[in-house]
Amino acid sequence: MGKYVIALDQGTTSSRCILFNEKGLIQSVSQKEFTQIYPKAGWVEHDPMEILSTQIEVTKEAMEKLNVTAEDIAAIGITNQRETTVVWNKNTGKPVYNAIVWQCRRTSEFCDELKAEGFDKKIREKTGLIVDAYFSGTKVKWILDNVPGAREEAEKGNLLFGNIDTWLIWNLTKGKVHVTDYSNASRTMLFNIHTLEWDKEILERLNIPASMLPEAKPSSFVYGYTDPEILGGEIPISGAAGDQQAALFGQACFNPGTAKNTYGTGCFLLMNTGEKAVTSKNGLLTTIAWGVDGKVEYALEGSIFIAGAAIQWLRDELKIIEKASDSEPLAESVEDTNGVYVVPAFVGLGAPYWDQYARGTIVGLTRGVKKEHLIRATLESLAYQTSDVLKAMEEDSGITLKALKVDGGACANNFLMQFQADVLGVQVDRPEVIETTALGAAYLAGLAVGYWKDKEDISKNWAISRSFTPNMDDSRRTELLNGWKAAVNRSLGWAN
Ligand SMILES: Nc1ncnc2c1ncn2[C@@H]1O[C@H](COP(=O)(O)OP(=O)(O)O)[C@@H](O)[C@H]1O
Ligand SMILES: O=P(O)(O)OC[C@H](O)CO
Repeated sequence: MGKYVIALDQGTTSSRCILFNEKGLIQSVSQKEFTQIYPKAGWVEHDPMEILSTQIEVTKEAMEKLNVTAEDIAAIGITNQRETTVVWNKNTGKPVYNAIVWQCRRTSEFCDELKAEGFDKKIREKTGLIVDAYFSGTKVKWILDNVPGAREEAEKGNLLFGNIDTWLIWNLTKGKVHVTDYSNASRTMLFNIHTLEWDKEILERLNIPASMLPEAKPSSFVYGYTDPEILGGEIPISGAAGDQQAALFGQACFNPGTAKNTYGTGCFLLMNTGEKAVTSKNGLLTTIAWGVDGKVEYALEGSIFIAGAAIQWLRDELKIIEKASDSEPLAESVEDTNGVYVVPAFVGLGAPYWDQYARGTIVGLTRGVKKEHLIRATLESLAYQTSDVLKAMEEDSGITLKALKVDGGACANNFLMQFQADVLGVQVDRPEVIETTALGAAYLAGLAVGYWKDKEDISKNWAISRSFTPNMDDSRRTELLNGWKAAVNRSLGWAN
């Protein structure tokens, strides 16, 4: 058995490869950002070929850094930005259109039609999802309806659909394997999360041929082997999960009631609900956490569309910080936001509001407001959004969290983590390895080939690096949260 497990972490803004050892510690890492394409306001695309090339490049680089070859690798696990949709021709291997990214709003109006018909109730029941342009189903339909010749080719059985996991596995096996795992399938809005089958009625309504769909499999499973020309040998690809579910696994949230929040491009709070698919009354999604050990487990999810991306906006669009980490000292250089709230509803609002037409809003500006206040208000918005979804989750599950496990790029920000603990009134625990998305994918892959024995073996690897304890009085918390609610109200429905 090889000494390391590779995780391919294909995120919204970068492709990353990490090699882990059996203690779950990072041995080598390589990462590359890739192009974000914004063809129109509210539209977001990626080039699937660039996703593939950057992902292979970083994998080779991470292996070279540690001076290892394919024989040293026990398994590969894949984790990915979810919902992002690729449609390609199975004969040429070429995508028929750019990947339509999860954040893209182009199918909002069609989603409104589904809601007007009342079809959203059926979708909610079968898929656990709230009808929204976020999910893959309406994106596939858009490609078939708008790319010349696509529908004809799809009907002839020549086109395949996949999320990024499927696209990577298909390419790494040189077109031999067309699969997805249950957690990714549960994000398409085409998959029945109770029967674990693609849903005929939804496919019919969205006019999507079943022949395009990948086979859905457990998340810890040998799907196939890498073609030797790619990484120099046949390595089992034996784990796959959507990045948020992978992070839940990597945080060892194996028991019902355990939860984590990932601060990446977006922010995603997931709570394990075990073998029970809990339906939310408060705007959360019911989603498959993973299929492992011959059973499927579920999670409740609060999906926040813009989190770290708001910090990128400060950096790339407003140009008021040079790098993301500068936001921390700048936010701390002022005492508060001077009354300013930033609601980063750049692509509408997800949980618990689900408003496709909300847009980014800054309120409370006065002449004394400096860039430091804006930066602080932007960071605070990540914590407020998390507070909104945590409240919804506690109501739905009847569980009050004692501590929230955190991970993802922006959880490195100590100001943000302390403010998060303050505004929640709940302890925030940051683990030693914050790359839990990649770690979860590695664990899933390693379990399938016997590199790790079982979940207990994995749980032993989890350790806290730092805890943040709440330090804000209740009246201040209430005052701040009331201001946030008022700011959110101003942002709702704007694009309408
Ligand atoms: N110190 C920091 N403070 C605030 N935000 C940060 C910090 N470091 C990284 N980020 C944000 O975190 C995100 C990157 O996190 P990552 O988990 O790699 O995201 P993804 O997997 O979505 O690409 C970026 O959006 C970046 O702006
Ligand atoms: O790229 P991330 O880590 O923000 O994750 C994106 C999510 O998977 C979207 O559902």
